[in-house]
Parts: sequence; structure tokens; C-alpha cells
Amino acid sequence: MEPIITVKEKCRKCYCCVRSCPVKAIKVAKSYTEIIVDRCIGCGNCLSNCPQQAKMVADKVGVTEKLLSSGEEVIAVLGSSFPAFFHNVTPGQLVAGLRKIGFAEVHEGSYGAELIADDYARITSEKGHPRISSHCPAIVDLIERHYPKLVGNLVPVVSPMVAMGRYLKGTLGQHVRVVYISSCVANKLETQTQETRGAVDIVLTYRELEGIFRSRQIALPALADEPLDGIRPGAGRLFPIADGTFRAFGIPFDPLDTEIVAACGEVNVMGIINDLAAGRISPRIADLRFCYDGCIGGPGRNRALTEFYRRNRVIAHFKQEVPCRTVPNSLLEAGRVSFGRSFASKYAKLEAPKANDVRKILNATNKFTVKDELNCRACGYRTCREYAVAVFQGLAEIEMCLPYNLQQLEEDRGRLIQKYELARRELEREYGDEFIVGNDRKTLDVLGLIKQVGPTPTTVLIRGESGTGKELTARAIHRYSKRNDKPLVTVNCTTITDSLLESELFGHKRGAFTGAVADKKGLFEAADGGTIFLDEIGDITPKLQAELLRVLDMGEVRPVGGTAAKKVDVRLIAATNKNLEQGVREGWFREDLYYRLNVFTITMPPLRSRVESIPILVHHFMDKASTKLNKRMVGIEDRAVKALTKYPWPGNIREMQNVIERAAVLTHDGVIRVENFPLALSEGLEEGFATGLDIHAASFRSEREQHMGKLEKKLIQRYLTEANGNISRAAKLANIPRRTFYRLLDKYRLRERDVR
Ligand SMILES: Nc1ncnc2c1ncn2[C@@H]1O[C@H](COP(=O)(O)OP(=O)(O)OP(=O)(O)O)[C@@H](O)[C@H]1O
Repeated sequence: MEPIITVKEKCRKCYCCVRSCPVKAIKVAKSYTEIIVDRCIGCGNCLSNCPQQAKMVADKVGVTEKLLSSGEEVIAVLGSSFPAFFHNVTPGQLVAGLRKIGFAEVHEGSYGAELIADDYARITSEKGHPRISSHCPAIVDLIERHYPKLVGNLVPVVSPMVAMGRYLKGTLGQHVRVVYISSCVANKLETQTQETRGAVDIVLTYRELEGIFRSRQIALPALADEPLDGIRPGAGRLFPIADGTFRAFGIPFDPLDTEIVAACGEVNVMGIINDLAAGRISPRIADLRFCYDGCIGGPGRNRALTEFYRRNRVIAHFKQEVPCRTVPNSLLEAGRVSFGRSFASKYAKLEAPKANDVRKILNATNKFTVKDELNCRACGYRTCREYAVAVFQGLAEIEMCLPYNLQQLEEDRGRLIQKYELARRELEREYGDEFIVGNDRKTLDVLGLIKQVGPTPTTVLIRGESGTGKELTARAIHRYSKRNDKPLVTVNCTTITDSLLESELFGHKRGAFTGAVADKKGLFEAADGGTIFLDEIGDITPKLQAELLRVLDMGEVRPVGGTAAKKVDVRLIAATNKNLEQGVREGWFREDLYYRLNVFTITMPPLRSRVESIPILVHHFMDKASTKLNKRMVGIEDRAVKALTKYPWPGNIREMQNVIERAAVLTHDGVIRVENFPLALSEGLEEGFATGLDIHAASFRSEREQHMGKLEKKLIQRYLTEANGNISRAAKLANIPRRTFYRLLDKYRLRERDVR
């Protein structure tokens, strides 16, 4: 299990972790970043640098609690930096607290540094290739996982933590369980490493231990001092501070000795490792620690304290006398324990891209020349090329390139402005000067209702068949309202799926469902201060009906996946062509919502019941078509108007608008004639639509024959007319053989003279 985990919901993909990871052990996934355990060195940089605190130390409190209550003998070992964390209690109080929660013994980890001191002194005095200290587990992981060439240079000795574990188990017996408590995260990885596994059972951070005290309501300052266990360490207590290692190991350190290199902190360490790997330097010993200031600067350090203060605390502890309860056999058995270890290359080689692959990735982010490679590091990689390699290896994404993103945004913005402008013009043309046309009684009644209800805040329900002008009416109401300087947002409830509609209307929180990568505002919020028009409201699900009712009652919306509600001031206009009363009876429409909507209802009459308005509507739509097609319209012949008045208009005014526009396209001289109409209309003129179809008297087949026959005859006549009675040309126009055309003429008893 990895020592650091990602809280996916908290990650905002700011790439801080990528930037701060010295070995790029971070993979950028679709909506979060995650740690690649095989590459991680446990330095904890991502922990400290994540502004959202989305990276967390994997919790070991649970297993510790379980172990403590198991009845086994559990020993606590305090990492040598503990005085720099628990600064406001005495070591004796800390020991008392640990005993209270169930630890059988409490030892100082700094004794571990003394346990390996002899081995260090011996190995580092040997001549040969440069030795790299192995007491810092992050350095060991760095070399094993990223600089396999240097594995042979590591001092083949365990860290103080592992030394303590081996010593305690070697002296007290293998049955004891050891819990090591420190500010180090790499220690956690170390317990899982093959070569050191088994020495320490659990690694806790000081903060995790603090959590245990808190949960058990143990106040350390109130406790009486208790003695530590084991042997009192000497200079080992100085191990955690920057220049403390040589003191702890008893190796004389002369700062002028170029044979010895000592460094703490990522930048210094990485420089030295790179120099060693390149063979640029060859000291006898390189003593390295990944954290600045040594172990007192570990990722789990007490951040409220300065380095100076933390250092002073460790030195004060070194000088003070803390009572120790030394178990006599500890002294006797220590010599029998081995502190040696081996190292192995754990280098996980990733596929290296070819030059062409890198070029393609660079090109994909608009980098075509070297000048385009800004190396701005916003993505977290030092150079655009390193970043391109990471993209190739699946660690990074194209979208991480900031200059490219800005360019994209700028282009998208331009495109959106253009689209918006086009849509605005289209709307303007479609609805801008659009007024409700009609001089029949029913249309005039509707107009009267619009004028009455418009200026009020009342919810309006518009009912009527499709194409009768419900949306047009909603727009008119908004225009007459006091909100007409605010947006009118129209939503067709049938065009998107139910779950999407909910988030479309009320918005959603990031992570509410798959694909919700960012918070999104809903249309109710977009319409704040204005009007929302919900078309086809009879089609929404009961769940959405309930949410809508809540919005209407409380005047607030709650985004999908969110808990906090937001106040909105929106007037609702709804429309439907469904029978909502039947819906209430049958249970698919909520009764309470029905009453909430049915406050003021406007019913749009079908076009067939306002025939008197057809001529005026025709001229209105001819004008519209003329503007749209940029074509001069002269007029319409009487027969054509007659055909329009005879037709039953199942698609209502929308259908009529389309018929006129189509006729306007077809006419050559700007005069609309019956011939410019679809057959259904011209046919109706001759036969009348009133005859209808008696489905009980006729079979489908015979009815179809009859109707198809009529249609076929009309078509043949049309082609003949078009070809001026020339049968060969008419057949050509119809794209059928001349013989077939003759056969059809015979069938319908048509002659050349039958041209209209
Ligand atoms: N009285 C009218 N005067 C002018 N144009 C009208 C009139 N009624 C409807 N229209 C036009 O007819 C078309 C359809 O109208 P609208 O979209 O308002 O109908 P609807 O009832 O909302 O249709 P649906 O139920 O299919 O959504 C629009 O282009 C609209 O401008």
C-alpha cells in the first residue's frame, strides 16, 4: 500500500504535486493526480505542497489501535526528532501517554543511530568507490528507483529505524511488535521493502499519534512523568539535526575535508547525486538526507515551529537527563544482532519515445519551432521536451500546457463570440420582431390575457397543440413583464435525458456524477432576475417534479451533488400539450405541482379554429420568407389562399409557416400558387378535406391503393406540365423509362393536353 494517498474529490489538478515531485512519480488522470508507488521515494513533497490537502498520509491509526487491543506486546519507538514535535510536554509525559494507550515499552529511536555507528565508521573508512549513506530511506529509494547505477555505492547498513526494530526483536524476542513514530514518510515505504521487512511492524507519524491521544481524550501535560525504556542514547540524540549524523556515528568531521560531502535538502542532494552518477565527484563518503534541516525537517514535522527552535529542542534533549528503565538483557544481546543489508535496483524503466513521438506531442500543443518551447514549467516539468516525454509515457496530459491552454481559450472565446453573435441574429430574425399575428376573436383573447398577466409575477401555464405559438406567447409575456431587461431562458424538457436535465436546470457540484469535472451553474441561476420558460413540462420525471416544486415553494435551487441551496428570483412560465389533469389522475404528474402551475392558464387555439386569421398570417409569413430568402414576394393567388383555409393544419401555425416558406422558395415570379404547395394541400382544394377517411368501411390496402393512385396521377400530371406536354422530356424529368411513363398515362387516361 502506498504511504501517500490522493483524496480524489479534493484534487483540483493544479499540478503543484507534479511541480514539487523530484522524481515525477505523479500521474495526471482525468480529474485528479495520483502517485505512482513504484516511482515514489516517500519524500512527502506532494503532501506539503498540495494547496487543497488532497494528498494524505495513508492512515495507520486503525491498524495501530487494533494491534494495541490484540493483547500482543507492542513496543513504541520514538523517532529521534520527537522533542522537536512534542515541544510543550516533557519526554516523561509523552512516555506516560504512550503507556496509557497500551504500549508495553517506549524506546528512543536515536539509539538506533548508535547501533549502526560502528558499521558506518568501519565501512566509510575503507578506501574504494564513493560511499553514499543509507540512513535516509528517501535517499535509498531515490537511488534504487531512479539511479540504479549508484546502488553499489550505498553503505550496506540499515537505517536507525530498522536497526532499532532488529535490535528490539533480537533482544526481547521476535514475538514483540514494534511501532515506530516519526516525522518521516519514507520510513513507511521502508517497512514494505523486501530487504528490511519485518523489523518494524507499523510506522506512525507524530500527527497520527496526536490523533490517537485526542480520540482517547488523553491530555499529555496533565500526566506525571514516566521513565523511558532501554539504553539512554548519547550523541545518537543529535542524529536528526543537519550536522548530527557524524556526531551520532562518532566519525570526526572536518568541514575542510573534501573527501567528505555532507548535504541536506532536495536541491543540494539532487545536485550531488547527479554529480556522483556522472562521475564528476568521487568523495570517500557522501552523507545525504533528503529533507532540509535533516530529520527535524521531515514532511510530518511540526510546522508551527521554526527550524532554529526545533534544532534547539533536540540539542536541549541531548543535554538533559531523562530517567531510563534499562532492561538488563538489552545490553547483553545487542552484539548478536546484524545491521547489514543489501540493495537492489528497483528501476521501473518507462518506454522512451522516439524523436518523432516527441515532435508530434510538441506540435499538438502548438510548438513547432524551438522558439515555441517556452519551458515555462507551469505543467510541473522543467522543459517542454521533458513534459512531452511524460505525455508519451502516460504521466502527463496535453491539457497541462498553460500557454497552449490560454491559446485554446482565446480561440474558443473567439469562436463562442462568433457563435453567440450568429445565434443572437438568428433569434432576432426568428423572434425579435415576432409578434402574435391574428385578428380572430380567439387570438385577440390570448393577446388580452398576455397583456394582463405579463406585468405580474404570476406563474403562467400555456397549453395547446404543437405549433400553436406557445413559445411565442411565453416570449410576449416576458416582454410585457417588468423583468424584460433580464434574461428569458427557454428549456425544452424533452430534448435531454432526465439526469442531464436536472443538472442543466439546477447545476451540479464537481464529482456529483461521472463527467462532472467542475462545478456548473444551472439555468435557474442563469435566469436569476428574469424568466424561465419550461417547454413540454408534462414530460419531466416525478423526481424532477418534486425538485421543481421545491424551487417554486422555497425560491432556491440546490445543485446536484450539493447540500447548500442558493436563492433565486425567477418567474416560471411552463407549457405543455399534454393532458395534465389526466396525468394527475394516472399518477404521472404531481397534483401539488399541477396546482402550483395552474395559477394562470392560457390555452392556445389550434389554427383550424382561427381560419379568419389565415390571410393575415399568410402575408406575415410571406414577409418573413422574403427577408429570410432575400427574394421579392409579389402576392398569392386566391386559389392558394382558399387551399390554405381548407387544410386542417395538424402542425398548426408552424406547419403553415413552413408551407409558405417552401412555396416562396419554389415560386419563380414571386407569386405563390397552389402548385407551390405540397400535394396534401392542393389535393384538398379539389376534394375537400372534409371527406376524411372511414377506417371502418375500407381496408388499409384498398385505401392505400386509392390514395397512392391519386398521388401518382398528380405527379405524372406535374411532370407533363413541367415538360410542356412533351412526354419524352416528362419521362426524363421523372427519371423513369418512356415506356413506363406511357403505361402510367394510359392507366390514368391522361393525354398531352392534360397539362395544366
Ligand atoms: N400567432 C402567431 N403569429 C405569428 N407567428 C406565429 C404565431 N403563432 C406561432 N407562430 C410561429 O410559429 C412557430 C411555432 O410557434 P411556437 O414555437 O411558439 O409554437 P409552440 O406551440 O411552442 O410549439 P411546440 O409545442 O411544438 O413547442 C414559430 O416560428 C412562431 O413564430
